[in-house]
Amino acid sequence: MSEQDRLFAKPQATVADFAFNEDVVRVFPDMIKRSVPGYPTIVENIGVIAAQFTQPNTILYDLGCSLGAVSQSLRRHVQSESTKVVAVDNSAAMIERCREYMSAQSSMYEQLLPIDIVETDILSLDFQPASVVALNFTLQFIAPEKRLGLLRKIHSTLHPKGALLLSEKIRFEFQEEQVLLNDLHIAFKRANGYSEMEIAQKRSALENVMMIDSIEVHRARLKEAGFSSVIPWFQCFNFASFVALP
Ligand SMILES: C[S@@+](CC[C@H](N)C(=O)[O-])C[C@H]1O[C@@H](n2cnc3c(N)ncnc32)[C@H](O)[C@@H]1O
Ligand SMILES: O=C(O)C(=O)C[C@]1(C(=O)O)C=C[C@@H](O)C=C1
Repeated sequence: MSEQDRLFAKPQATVADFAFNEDVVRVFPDMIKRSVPGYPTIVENIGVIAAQFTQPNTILYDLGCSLGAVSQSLRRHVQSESTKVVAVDNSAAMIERCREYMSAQSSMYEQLLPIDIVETDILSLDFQPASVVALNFTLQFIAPEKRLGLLRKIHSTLHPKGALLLSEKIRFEFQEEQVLLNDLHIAFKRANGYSEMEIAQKRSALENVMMIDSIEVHRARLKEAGFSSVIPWFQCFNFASFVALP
């Protein structure tokens, strides 16, 4: 079971950059559910959507898998005899706990897709032919100048009938929209029990590590990477999910 996230509850003289370390791993399921509006809906439906795009003899990638929530959804929703999930993260602490969760899932249910769990940087991953690639709140942690190259690699690995499933925190180019949706996100965090101090300290911890783009920037970059269409399927406040078709 995950502990309650109190990582930013006490005042810190200097707030260190956010890292996916052991402290975060311990509270991660609670943290992400109380921080990302719609997270359970997004994760559940990634499995539903993936099932529509899965092709025989291809891989389903969960890039930046953390504790494997998306992988679990893929394994529950996709039924195929010639497919496996490959879950990738470069945080050793995340991968260690992810392995425990996945073997617990394997022992609880029969006939789940097999899964490989790989500790590596997704920027140096040697991609195999894939029909689904999930980037669920991961691209925002990749250096902006590396994002196009990664998306190009993903595009070239994807089956013509496959899809990239991308979720991101987003910013808005229209000021009034940015202010309202950011305020609503803060209200969501408050409603989930976070204090003003927790909200402020987490914001400064994320400032140098999570660079967010607008929907227009995502669209243009996905097009440049070769994707033919970018279809939003979910948005709650400043968090959005897209299906990008090769
Ligand atoms: C917000 S979490 C993703 C949440 C997860 N996909 C889910 O739905 O529960 C971002 C993850 O991306 C991982 N990550 C960031 N940069 C990475 C990289 N270059 N290679 C692999 N994983 C990376 C982090 O370690 C972290 O676990
Ligand atoms: O924007 C915020 O305040 C967040 O907490 C977002 C966010 C994310 O989108 O990944 C950041 C870090 C944690 O992994 C959980 C949520």
